[in-house]
Amino acid sequence: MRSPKDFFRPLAVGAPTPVREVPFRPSRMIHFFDPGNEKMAAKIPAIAPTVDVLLGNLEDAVAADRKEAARAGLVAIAKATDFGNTQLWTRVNSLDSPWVLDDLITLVTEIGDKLDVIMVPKVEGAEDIHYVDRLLAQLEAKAGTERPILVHAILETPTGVANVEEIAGASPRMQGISLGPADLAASRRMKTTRVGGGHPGYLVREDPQGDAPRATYQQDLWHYTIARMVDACAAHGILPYYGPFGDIKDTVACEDQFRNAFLLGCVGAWSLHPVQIAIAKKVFSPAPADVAWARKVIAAMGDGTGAVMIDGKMQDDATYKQCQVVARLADELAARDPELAEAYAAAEKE
Ligand SMILES: CC(=O)SCCNC(=O)CCNC(=O)[C@H](O)C(C)(C)COP(=O)(O)OP(=O)(O)OC[C@H]1O[C@@H](n2cnc3c(N)ncnc32)[C@H](O)[C@@H]1OP(=O)(O)O
Ligand SMILES: CC(=O)C(=O)O
Ligand SMILES: [Mg+2]
Repeated sequence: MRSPKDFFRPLAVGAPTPVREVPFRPSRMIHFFDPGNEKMAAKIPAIAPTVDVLLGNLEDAVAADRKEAARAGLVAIAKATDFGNTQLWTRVNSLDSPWVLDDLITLVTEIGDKLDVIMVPKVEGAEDIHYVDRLLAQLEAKAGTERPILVHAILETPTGVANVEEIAGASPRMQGISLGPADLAASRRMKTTRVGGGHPGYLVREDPQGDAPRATYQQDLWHYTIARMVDACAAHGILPYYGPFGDIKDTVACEDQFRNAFLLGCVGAWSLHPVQIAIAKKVFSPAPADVAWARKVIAAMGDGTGAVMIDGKMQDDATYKQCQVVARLADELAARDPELAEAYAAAEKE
């Protein structure tokens, strides 16, 4: 293991200096598109201003015989499009695939100055991040990129979940981690056939009370993994994300799954279809009434210490800190989103 003193040194001569803190940029939705699909690609200039992150996907969902077309499509779109303050990410193929080396070489060389984050699938341990870290430094040095491209890991194998803390802290490039429920389910041998979300068979049943019907309550299959991921990310100062929700037509369940993740600490989710963009935007932006309440507590708490009563509820140092989390997030999102800024200002006046 490298000395902690060397942790923030570039891994190649001439590579940009690693960041000391992950920049918080709104990323409520990471919008996936297949850059080799002409119909989807044509929509990207119009979608760009409506999302926080656009992600050109090269891995699963891109057929094996379309991998090169997807890679070339992403290069062409990145070169031709002004993304404004929308981030551009990519998901490269997995590290054991025949495509990933060309993905990384081509993308960093051709559009390294436009790419904010590279998502790496099926990460199993710190060694996977170390491999990508060094390779990116070499490619960045060669391409002359001025800022380091950050790395995002997908948690989609049992080994990855077991090693999530070391993955989160493996490199200063680590920007965040997403749950990958579909591959994780397969590799854990779960008996589901879905992409994220619940399952009606995973439930608890009320105890019997005479002959009365016994209510059942569906449980969240993903709670354990998301909670572990959130803790690992928070401990290492990086950002956790719920991943994809595959039942595109079930917008209600999608909203519920996203909201559970938001409440547990995630900052965003993936949108696989345009219909999921608004859902993620709504869910991962704190509600105006909650922001108004948070600001009221902060104002009443002065220097943030001691205890006060507001509307019948005890507030102290710890609720002050929770309110700061909500208020800061609201400020960061409002700076990007004028409509949200107006909604927050209006709620405060009520
Ligand atoms: C487990 C994982 O790894 S999840 C991540 C990998 N999966 C993905 O990235 C999937 C991305 N999404 C998709 O491929 C598509 O949305 C699908 C296949 C799910 C559905 O596609 P369609 O059947 O075309 O959906 P639908 O007919 O509702 O699309 C409406 C329009 O939106 C377009 N569209 C669909 N998804 C997207 C998207 N993600 N981005 C931009 N445009 C899109 C379609 O091309 C279509 O365009 P048209 O009106 O010009 O015909
Ligand atoms: C997100 C992803 O890749 C998966 O669920 O497998
Ligand atoms: Mg996967």
